[in-house]
Amino acid sequence: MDKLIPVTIITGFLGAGKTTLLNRILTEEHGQKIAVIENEFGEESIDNDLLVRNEDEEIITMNNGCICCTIRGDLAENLIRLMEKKKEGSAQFERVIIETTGLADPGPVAQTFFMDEEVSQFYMVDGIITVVDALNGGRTLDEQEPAQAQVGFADRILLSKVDLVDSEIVDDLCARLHRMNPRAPIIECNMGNVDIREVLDIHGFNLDAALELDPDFLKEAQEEGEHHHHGDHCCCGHDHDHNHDHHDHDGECSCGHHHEEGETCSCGHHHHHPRHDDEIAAFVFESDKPFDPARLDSYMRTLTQVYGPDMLRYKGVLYMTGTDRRMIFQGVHMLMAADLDKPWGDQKPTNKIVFIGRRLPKKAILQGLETCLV
Ligand SMILES: Nc1nc2c(ncn2[C@@H]2O[C@H](COP(=O)(O)OP(=O)(O)OP(=O)(O)O)[C@@H](O)[C@H]2O)c(=O)[nH]1
Repeated sequence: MDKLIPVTIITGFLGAGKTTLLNRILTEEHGQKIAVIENEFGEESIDNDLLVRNEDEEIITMNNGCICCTIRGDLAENLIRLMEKKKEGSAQFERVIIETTGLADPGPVAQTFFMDEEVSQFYMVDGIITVVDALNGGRTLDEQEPAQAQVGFADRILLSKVDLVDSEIVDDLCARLHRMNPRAPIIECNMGNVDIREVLDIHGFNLDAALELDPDFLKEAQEEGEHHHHGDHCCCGHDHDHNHDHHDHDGECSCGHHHEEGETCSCGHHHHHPRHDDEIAAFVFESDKPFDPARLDSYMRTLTQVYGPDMLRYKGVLYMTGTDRRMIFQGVHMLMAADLDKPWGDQKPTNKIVFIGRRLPKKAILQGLETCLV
């Protein structure tokens, strides 16, 4: 593993600030040689011209299609060619950064590193970094599906253009991003200005990386389960179907109140953060009972076969029968990996799995997982 070349995938919607971040990384004094793969959508390689060039750097531009669909094979080819050049001594680099086009869903890019045998012999994904623009991010998330997927896949979310907006907008956007992807820390990053350690060597795909989930998120997720399940009826008279549009910010609720964000309504519910109809959302499974390994394995296989395309990232610390060690597992779409970790020791064994996906049937999945418990 130590010999594999780490690869950082930078994603984010059009104009979010990816190239600005990349330039920042390339000019920073980190003493590392970096090869860059740029994916442009269209004929002109504009970003390539915008990148600060350093003689040591290999910059490959792929502009004959979108990296996520039409040219995944080309990505693998480029990666292998780079590796051959490194072996011959005509290219020197210790890591690779891929900047995807703003329109790409980064899932297939990440998958290339797991599915292409040759590529996976040389490279490993270190992390997916998603740049979200604080000025336009909210609207982009409302309107653009790939932008949502980019958030769902992220190991880190970098918030750019915070200098251009009020702090309330930033807070609301952060709350929304956190709801969509509670795994990824959100870091402010004006003009690409971020500590390099937040971007490189983050080990986002390491199985032994901790599953740190903010306790507030877990609490909120539980409360939400108690209140507004899909299809639930709220006492204010609204049917809370999955689109969460019950109290649209600035919307008129049938209980007769105009609900500003953060208000407590006379129907008794506190309408905290604006509820967006996000395609991508996260939920958590928790239980103190152990899993039966065979049942869980078979359930997860079926689940990923059916919902794999919509399962962006999932990761869990598992309590299994037959071992006193923690089992760590994670996956991207259909690809899963699991490994035994350290013993539970003094810690009370418990299961915690976070799923981030596109309109996943939360209730059914949680129930399905329950059936895999001993
Ligand atoms: N004020 C401000 N402007 C920023 C910030 N980050 C980026 N910009 C500007 O936003 C514009 C777009 O930035 P880019 O880095 O080119 O964005 P990109 O994501 O690479 O864009 P595409 O390649 O089109 O997808 C540029 O004019 C940047 O100077 C920031 O934090 N604050």
